[in-house]
Amino acid sequence: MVEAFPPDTTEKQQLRRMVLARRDGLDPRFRYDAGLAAAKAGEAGIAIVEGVIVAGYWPIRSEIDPRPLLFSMRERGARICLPVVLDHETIGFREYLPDTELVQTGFGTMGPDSNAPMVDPALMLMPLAAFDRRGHRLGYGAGHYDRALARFAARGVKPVLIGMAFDCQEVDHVPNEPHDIGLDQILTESGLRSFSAGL
Ligand SMILES: Nc1nc2c(c(=O)[nH]1)N(C=O)[C@@H](CNc1ccc(C(=O)N[C@@H](CCC(=O)O)C(=O)O)cc1)CN2
Ligand SMILES: Nc1ncnc2c1ncn2[C@@H]1O[C@H](COP(=O)(O)OP(=O)(O)OP(=O)(O)O)[C@@H](O)[C@H]1O
Repeated sequence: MVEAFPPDTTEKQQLRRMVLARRDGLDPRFRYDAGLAAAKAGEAGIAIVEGVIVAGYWPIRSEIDPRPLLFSMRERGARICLPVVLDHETIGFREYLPDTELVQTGFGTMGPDSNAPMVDPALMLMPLAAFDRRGHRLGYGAGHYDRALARFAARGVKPVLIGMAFDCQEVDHVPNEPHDIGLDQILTESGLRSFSAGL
């Protein structure tokens, strides 16, 4: 029966497939330039205080590359962490120091090995499949980020959430479910945009 599935699942899957195909089709040169342009906009628009813990990601598939921005944030005093898949439902964030060894950490991702301490980020650069003008975010459908944010919130940890994407990943409307947590800002090759509160 149709009722056996969450109402939005099919719509989310179709949207995810469509936008990821668009992202996969971007020219490699454009992709590279976009990562640098986003880094420049992020450097101008995102305040970094000494010691702040910023979560990034090691890009997979055709994701926009956050590393130029992460490395410049580190130079400005930020501590960087990267997500690692701990089990099917759980991701955690391990600190990424300049000499940290990176290993395979699930779903084709790279992250710090288990010697690196787990940390709570105050700011998160989040990968995504699609976003809309309200700041709703669609991931790869595993719910990893939504669950990690719910666990943080239960401990009183409420990081600032900045989605990172190409402009072509914007859609009119991301169907939202109660567990989805809205973005505060989106950073793309055309700049940093803030969403109004109360999604
Ligand atoms: N760079 C990066 N690191 C990350 C994530 C991410 O989205 N990007 N994650 C975000 O959660 C976590 C890993 N979880 C992931 C979950 C699913 C897929 C994935 O590619 N799933 C399907 C594709 C889904 C689709 O095309 O509809 C696949 O395996 O093909 C990737 C990462 C933590 N690290
Ligand atoms: N806080 C949560 N607690 C329990 N289950 C959750 C939570 N958040 C999401 N899920 C489950 O995870 C699955 C995927 O959710 P959804 O389609 O919103 O993921 P996504 O936003 O694409 O992925 P992600 O959050 O990893 O970027 C759904 O079955 C959903 O019910």
